[in-house]
Amino acid sequence: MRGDELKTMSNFIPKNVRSIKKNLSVPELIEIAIKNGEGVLTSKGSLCVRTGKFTGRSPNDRFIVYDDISKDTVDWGKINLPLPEENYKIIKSKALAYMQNKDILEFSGCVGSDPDYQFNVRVFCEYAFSALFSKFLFINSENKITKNSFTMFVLPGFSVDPETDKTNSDAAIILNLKEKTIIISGSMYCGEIKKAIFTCMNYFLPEKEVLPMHCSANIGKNNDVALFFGLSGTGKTTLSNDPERRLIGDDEHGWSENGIFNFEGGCYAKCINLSRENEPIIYNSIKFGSLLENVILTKDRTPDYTDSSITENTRAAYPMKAVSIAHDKLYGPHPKCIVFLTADAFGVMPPVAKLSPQDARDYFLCGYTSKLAGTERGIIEPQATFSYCFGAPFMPRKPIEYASLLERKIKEQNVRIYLLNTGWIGGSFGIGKRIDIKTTRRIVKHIIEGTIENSKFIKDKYFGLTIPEYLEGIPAEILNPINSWENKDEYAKKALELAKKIESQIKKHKE
Ligand SMILES: Nc1ncnc2c1ncn2[C@@H]1O[C@H](COP(=O)(O)OP(=O)(O)O)[C@@H](O)[C@H]1O
Ligand SMILES: C=C(OP(=O)(O)O)C(=O)O
Ligand SMILES: [Mn+2]
Repeated sequence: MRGDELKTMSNFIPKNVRSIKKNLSVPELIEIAIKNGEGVLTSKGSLCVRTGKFTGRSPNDRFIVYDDISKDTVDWGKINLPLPEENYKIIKSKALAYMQNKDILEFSGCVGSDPDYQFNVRVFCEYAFSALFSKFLFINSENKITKNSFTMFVLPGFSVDPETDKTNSDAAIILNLKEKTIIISGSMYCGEIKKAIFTCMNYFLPEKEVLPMHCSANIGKNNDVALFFGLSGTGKTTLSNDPERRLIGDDEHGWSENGIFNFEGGCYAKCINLSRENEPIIYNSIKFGSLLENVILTKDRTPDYTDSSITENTRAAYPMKAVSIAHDKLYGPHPKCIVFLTADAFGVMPPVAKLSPQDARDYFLCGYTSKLAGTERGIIEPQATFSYCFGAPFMPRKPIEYASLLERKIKEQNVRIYLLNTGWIGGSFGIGKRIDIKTTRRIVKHIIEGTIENSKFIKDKYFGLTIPEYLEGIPAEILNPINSWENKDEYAKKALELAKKIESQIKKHKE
């Protein structure tokens, strides 16, 4: 391994570029972005850009280089697509040639707030707004470059050739785990930048017995940490921004023997229908210097968060220091409770259920939820999916490796686990409605404060889930979902169908 580690790009210096500017300030990056026509300034002083063809991730264009190490350690298939090493080499040399005579913006910092499990990150960007995003989402630090360093090239204007490069289109997100290099071609969507690094962390950390998690984290006055796992759009960012608690991070964390730690230094919030009333903390975090993607502006350049004419997946990126409830550290102790978020588009799952460590492992592997509109190409309405670890697109290893680590840690730390449905109630998507945020927040409060444990629990008939019979402030008819459906037979049919699918997913992972 030693020899291979030395083969990383940690000492890489781009050649023949016109200029390279490293770690510019926020105003400098915004000035360059505006000068080059990348975006416009909003009335609040954010930079607002449009990302063109790609306004969400493109999972069919995401590859991992197939080499002597990844060969046996990556879980190859429809999610982790292999790219032969020889094709990677050609693409990389074309990418470096593409950078020639360009003004390149470099961000250099790190990922992982626990110094024991930290990686340096260097991002070489064609566009200033990609460097601004990197500055917000990664951790700004003056660490010297070590061999534990990821090198990323964000070149949206560079096209690969599916004919000769063995890619699926002219865009590609390529991870080379051995060389610790990432190439992003063809897509301007900033989500690819953070999720590419996340995927690398998810590959390397389990080797060190650290569980990487697609979850948000917050901490209460008594130093009690809560984690919210969930696929994109299920509520990690929304629910972790709780005025009664401090935010540790909204999307990616590690769980080591020391406790939990954020990988990132900022947040990436969905903006669609964002309002001061419902989500004041997120709303107020979008201030001078933040980056807006695909948000429509009014004539006086005020963001119109209700407008989804470019995409449902409008986004804001900002640093943790912009968040009024940010914790003073990007890490915390072992969690006291864990919430698995699922957005059930069938409207048949109970809003909340309590899970035993065994159930938790099973639901983690099954990962039932919906893909919500916009975060991936081609998704225009909620679509049921089984996304293991509540983040299958970002997990390069076999799901069982993550699930075993999780099970061990929740047993060791005696963590309380719950399943929380932030999706539809009273009927499927199109008939019922999405459970409102206020109700969800009330349930979350019962979970965090432990008052849910005072309730009498019953077993639901369809999923075998342990659900509370009564929770103060929550309409009793929604706790057992059949009661909120007008057509009980229809409920029973849909619930049984889903329960069977869940069961067979769980069985599949046990084989
Ligand atoms: N009951 C609910 N709980 C959480 N989010 C909800 C709920 N109802 C609607 N939403 C909306 O769903 C989206 C959740 O997105 P977000 O928190 O960014 O997800 P994630 O961080 O998991 O990708 C937000 O736009 C939020 O306003
Ligand atoms: C940024 C993304 O995820 P999340 O919504 O979980 O932040 C994404 O999936 O592109
Ligand atoms: Mn989020």
